[in-house]
Amino acid sequence: MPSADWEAPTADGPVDARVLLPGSKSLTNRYLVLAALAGDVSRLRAPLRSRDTRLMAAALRGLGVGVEDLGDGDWLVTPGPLRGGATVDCGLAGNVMRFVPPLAGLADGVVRFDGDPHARRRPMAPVLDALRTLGVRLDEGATGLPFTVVGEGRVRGGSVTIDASASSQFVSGLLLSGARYDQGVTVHHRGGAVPSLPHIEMTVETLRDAGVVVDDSEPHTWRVEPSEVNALDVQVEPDLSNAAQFLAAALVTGGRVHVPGWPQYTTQGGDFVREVLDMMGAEVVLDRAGLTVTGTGTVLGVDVDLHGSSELTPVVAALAALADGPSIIRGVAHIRGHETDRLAALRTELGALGAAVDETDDGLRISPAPLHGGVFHTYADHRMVMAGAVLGLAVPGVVVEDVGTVAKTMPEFTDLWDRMLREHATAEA
Ligand SMILES: O=C(O)C1=C[C@@H](OP(=O)(O)O)[C@@H](O)[C@H](O)C1
Ligand SMILES: C=C(OP(=O)(O)O)C(=O)O
Repeated sequence: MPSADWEAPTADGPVDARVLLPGSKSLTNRYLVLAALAGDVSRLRAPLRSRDTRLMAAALRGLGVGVEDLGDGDWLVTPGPLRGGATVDCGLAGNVMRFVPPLAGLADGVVRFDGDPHARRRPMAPVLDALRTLGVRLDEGATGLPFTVVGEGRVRGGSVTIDASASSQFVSGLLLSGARYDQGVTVHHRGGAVPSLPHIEMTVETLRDAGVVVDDSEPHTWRVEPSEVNALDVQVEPDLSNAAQFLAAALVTGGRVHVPGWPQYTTQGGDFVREVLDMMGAEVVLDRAGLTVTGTGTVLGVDVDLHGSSELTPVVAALAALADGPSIIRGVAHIRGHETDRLAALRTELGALGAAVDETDDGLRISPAPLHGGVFHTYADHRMVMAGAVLGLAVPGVVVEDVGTVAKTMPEFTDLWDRMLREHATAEA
């Protein structure tokens, strides 16, 4: 059921705020899966608590893994024999639908998967075909949600070739569980370019953190050796993709936003936002204290390839609609299969507010025009809410429909947004 509409607040001056960001969805969910496969108890420090990570925790609990909220911000994960007889609700979480089925193959019984209506439309077939090749029993003919994995307590594993051009998560999911397959796993990619490559690097790095041997020395091939998985004690980095809308506010209002704890080194694709904002006219400074973005109030048009960090597209598109010249966003054809068809959604919704937007083969061409208020539809997509909020800073009367959908990765979004704008008001008072 859709949640309430939200009138996006207009900024009445330059923002000047310090924004504490919740943890990374992608890191939290990888750590959860690895902790479920580990030989001992793991501790995740400051994990993200949002719909996508709660769904992952619930999926693991259903399979017999203990995920305990310690109340001090941390989660304790206690692995156990993976059991069947479970039903996994994937919601709309790409991580859950692509990372848990390879794990379910190791359970001793039937595991059913389903999700939100939009999730049933997200690409899934390469994962299911790969699992069949690696020796996992699945219901015949299934190409997407809903489907059933018949776990046999072990998976043969071995070598598989997939087309991962629709999502890097196809590769990540197989690699994450591969160490516990009898023969490990080797994934070869054949097809168009793999998107979101930093996310595969993140998978490889988290596996290595857990003591697993991964060979990624050949292009388009990843080899995970069969081995134990070590327990983890890890601090989850802030979610850099979810920083984008707050940093964008500095650019739009000619203000300043500081994010403490921005990592100096990271595999998060969202780190690319520093480069994008720099191209769009911001001053961007990363030091030990964190990241500070300062804007002039003028947003420059940009020609940018977001293939590696496509999660940034909705917010960058919103910025482009407020820019002083035309922009092109390239390399993101695959986001037609994200939470919604993001290219169509952005074309429609930015267009409805007055921007001139064309969909290209692999992205968007956006020419600014005077914008006006109106309902900004969100299509069950958290990042459409974030894009609507950015537009609302400069355009009075933007009403973001179904704002609650933002809980997929940031349940506290509107509170943080209001606080960012109030901090400016407090500073002025
Ligand atoms: O592995 C991950 O955690 C993710 C990989 C990316 O998926 P795609 O490769 O489908 O873009 C990214 O967009 C998604 O938000 C999270
Ligand atoms: C594409 C995204 O999510 P998912 O993990 O569901 O693919 C996203 O968060 O922008």
